[in-house]
Amino acid sequence: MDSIPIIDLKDYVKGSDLLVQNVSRACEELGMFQVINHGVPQDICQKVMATLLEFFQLPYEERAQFFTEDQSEQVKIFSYSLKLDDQKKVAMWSETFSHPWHPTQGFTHLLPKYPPQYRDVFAEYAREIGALMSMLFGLMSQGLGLEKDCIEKRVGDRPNLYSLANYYPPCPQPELTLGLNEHNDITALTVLLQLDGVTGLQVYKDGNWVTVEPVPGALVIILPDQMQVLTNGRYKSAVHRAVTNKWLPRVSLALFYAPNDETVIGPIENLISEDHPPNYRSYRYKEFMEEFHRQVGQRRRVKETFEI
Ligand SMILES: O=C(O)CCC(=O)C(=O)O
Ligand SMILES: [Fe+2]
Repeated sequence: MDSIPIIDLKDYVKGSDLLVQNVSRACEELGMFQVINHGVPQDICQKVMATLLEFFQLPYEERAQFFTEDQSEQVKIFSYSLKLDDQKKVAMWSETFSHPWHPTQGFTHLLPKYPPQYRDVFAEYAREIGALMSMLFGLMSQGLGLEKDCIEKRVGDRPNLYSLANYYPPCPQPELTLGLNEHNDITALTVLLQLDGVTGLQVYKDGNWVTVEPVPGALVIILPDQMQVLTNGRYKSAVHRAVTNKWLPRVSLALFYAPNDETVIGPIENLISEDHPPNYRSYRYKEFMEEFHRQVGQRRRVKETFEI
């Protein structure tokens, strides 16, 4: 099977066991699936994509104010790079724009003034994705036989919410580079929107790279490392990457839900038993991030350092 599951959320309000099963199976097998009928209006998704494409195509001088190598900046444009065996650094074929998002709290004053609709469009999208994430945390908890609010509670209060918009310009020789090197997301949940009609995202499945086809109106749900740790390995953190193409620019937008620095993350007690001893030791998220930064420029394997 070289496609990833597409899960219809239309039965969510009715509370469907089949839906819970479909979600938990996708989380256990691959850690990635697409959702349709997710409640986020399609015109908001299209508007946010069009706005990002416009942003990335603004004149250099307008975007230059956001360029920085200081990772602690809240709002920044940067490029990923990878250290090769000879320690030479190569840049990935992409540019990434990062900033906070929040479903209710004011964050938009931090966002770009151009294109002029950026702030409003993004705020609307953020509200919608906030609601969807809560729904997904609920389904994922139920899929493990836990209380509906269990995972969200364990990820903790004052979550760190930030987005990464990735821009991949057309590349004359896509076989020589990557848009984004293979990685696991490090947070607790990722909701990704990809530009319609342009492929690029791939997930590692049974030893192969499988293309995640953009499905009009769908959102891609990616399980990150904290989800694998919290569920003691029941749910998988998906290994994925982005490739480039010769002809069309591509944009993707990932909204991340992460614990705050002080939150303690470790396997949920109800999932531990004599037959299922803990696979990870508990840590503060800050510790996880320190390890993440230590591995900068490499194929990061962060959760592995917390394995028991
Ligand atoms: O461009 C994509 O589809 C993947 C982006 C991604 O994996 C990320 O930003 O973490
Ligand atoms: Fe990712």
